[in-house]
Amino acid sequence: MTRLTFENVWVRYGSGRSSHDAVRGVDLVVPDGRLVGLVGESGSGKSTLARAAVGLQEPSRGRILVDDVDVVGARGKTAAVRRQVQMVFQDANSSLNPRMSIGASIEEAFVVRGAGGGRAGRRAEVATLLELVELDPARAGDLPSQLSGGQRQRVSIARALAAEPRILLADEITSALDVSVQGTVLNLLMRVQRELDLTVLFISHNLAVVRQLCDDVAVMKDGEIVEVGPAASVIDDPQHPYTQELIAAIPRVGTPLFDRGAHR
Ligand SMILES: Nc1ncnc2c1ncn2[C@@H]1O[C@H](COP(=O)(O)OP(=O)(O)OP(=O)(O)O)[C@@H](O)[C@H]1O
Repeated sequence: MTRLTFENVWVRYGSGRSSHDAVRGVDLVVPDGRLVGLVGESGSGKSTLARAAVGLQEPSRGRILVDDVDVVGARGKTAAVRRQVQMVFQDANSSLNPRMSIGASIEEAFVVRGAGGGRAGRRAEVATLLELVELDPARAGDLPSQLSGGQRQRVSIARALAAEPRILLADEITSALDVSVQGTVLNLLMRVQRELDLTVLFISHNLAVVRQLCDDVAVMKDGEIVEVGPAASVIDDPQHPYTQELIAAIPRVGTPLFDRGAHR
């Protein structure tokens, strides 16, 4: 098991006058083997924070620790430590090459990891991973376009797992999916998290799902964490006015999403 720690992390986009700090002094610990939810309105900096942890965006200040190793600007051995952190994105299409079979996509992640074992060994590992995400290994030769959205997202999870991560960052992994398959993908994530003892940062707009799945939740506003604590207590009894607003904004069952009369 592995802990992920953000220490006074700042992430800036652009430079000079047009620069913008999307993440501003974030301190957050995702403890060993725990599931921490990250919520906040669109544009609050959630994805940027996660992207910084996998090196897609370098912080302008601060440290990001995998256990005790700072992975900011990682090279060589430290880069191998950073590969223990893998991210699954909202849109599976962006992480899968449309011209590559799903088996080859997963295999590619082994090669990046530097796994040995030869071709036959890697094929066997691909089959094991496909089974782990509840896909028939016989489909390894299929292209992403031959799969449903939910199946493609399972392949993305398998691909991330191929790197043998200790920490998984799940960024809105079900929001592009039909409601009917969201539960299947979430159940899969939970099972994999338990079986592999993963540490998970779960980014979501769905507070009900976060309350159900996560141990803790952090609430982000304008690049800062404004509240953090056990998911059930933060969501049931929010202390920060912004969290209270977020929760009040959840449409209740039976509440119309918009006022039809207003458009007549
Ligand atoms: N590549 C980029 N270049 C410049 N600004 C960016 C870039 N990516 C994001 N931003 C800006 O950084 C801020 C934070 O964006 P980010 O995507 O991290 O928010 P988010 O909370 O994940 O939003 P969402 O919930 O909509 O995914 C926003 O103001 C956004 O416009």
